[in-house]
Amino acid sequence: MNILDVRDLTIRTADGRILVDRLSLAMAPGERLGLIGESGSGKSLTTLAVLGLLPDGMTVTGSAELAGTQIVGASEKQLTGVRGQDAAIVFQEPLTALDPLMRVGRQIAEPLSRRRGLKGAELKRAVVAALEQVRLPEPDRIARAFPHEISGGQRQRVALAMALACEPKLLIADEPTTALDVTVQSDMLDLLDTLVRERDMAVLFVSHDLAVVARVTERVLVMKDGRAVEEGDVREIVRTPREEYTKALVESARQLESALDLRSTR
Ligand SMILES: Nc1ncnc2c1ncn2[C@@H]1O[C@H](COP(=O)(O)OP(=O)(O)OP(=O)(O)O)[C@@H](O)[C@H]1O
Repeated sequence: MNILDVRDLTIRTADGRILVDRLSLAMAPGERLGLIGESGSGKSLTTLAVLGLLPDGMTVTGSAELAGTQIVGASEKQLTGVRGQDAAIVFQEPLTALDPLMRVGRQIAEPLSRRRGLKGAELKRAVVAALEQVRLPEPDRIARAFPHEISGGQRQRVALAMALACEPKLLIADEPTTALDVTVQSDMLDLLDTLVRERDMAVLFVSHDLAVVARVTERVLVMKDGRAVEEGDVREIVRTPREEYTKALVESARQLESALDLRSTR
């Protein structure tokens, strides 16, 4: 059984405007898929639809099966059962997932106690272990801190620790490194790559940046104006893009790369 099976997914605004148009994609357990496309192409809405998190007023048709559960039309109770357990999400801006008024440790403890029934000293140990697992230094200090007291990169690691707390079968990462500066971004990609490999976790990695996607996934699906325009092995697509739009994406990634090469040889 696929971990994710999306068929003819169509998302419309309340006034009928189509934002995602008959999108289909399938992911096997443990597979990593990159969802790539320019801003506004429908990547984020697709990931939100997979978790039943679309904004009120939008309508969805088609099918999105997550670990065998149909998400389109699912009740809030069914959705609570799959979120965290079957799939979890890390957003571009970690503050989206974090409560600014709650210490980091308590926020990580919440899914651990809810899903794994941990309490007391055992729960405390699990929180520290969760922070260590995302390679955060001084986990005791970070557990006592409020989100604004740690750096952006550390916050993103905390958000990743929360997403991993319930050991989901699918991790959705929506531009998880875009808001970080370049070296922090690179460390975060390495960490994500290592953690999902260790756990044999499937990853749906959303980005507008082909170079970033290529570091984490084997296969990519290219979206434009709410539609899938091309799909295939990431190396194949970089070597021989078929669609005009994909050619332009590859070309802009190349230009950036050669500009960086020039800079580093100066
Ligand atoms: N709440 C909303 N109401 C109306 N339109 C929306 C809403 N959210 C998104 N859209 C529109 O849906 C389209 C797809 O948006 P989406 O956020 O999925 O794109 P994206 O590819 O993830 O872009 P980005 O890389 O900028 O996040 C865009 O045209 C956007 O303006």
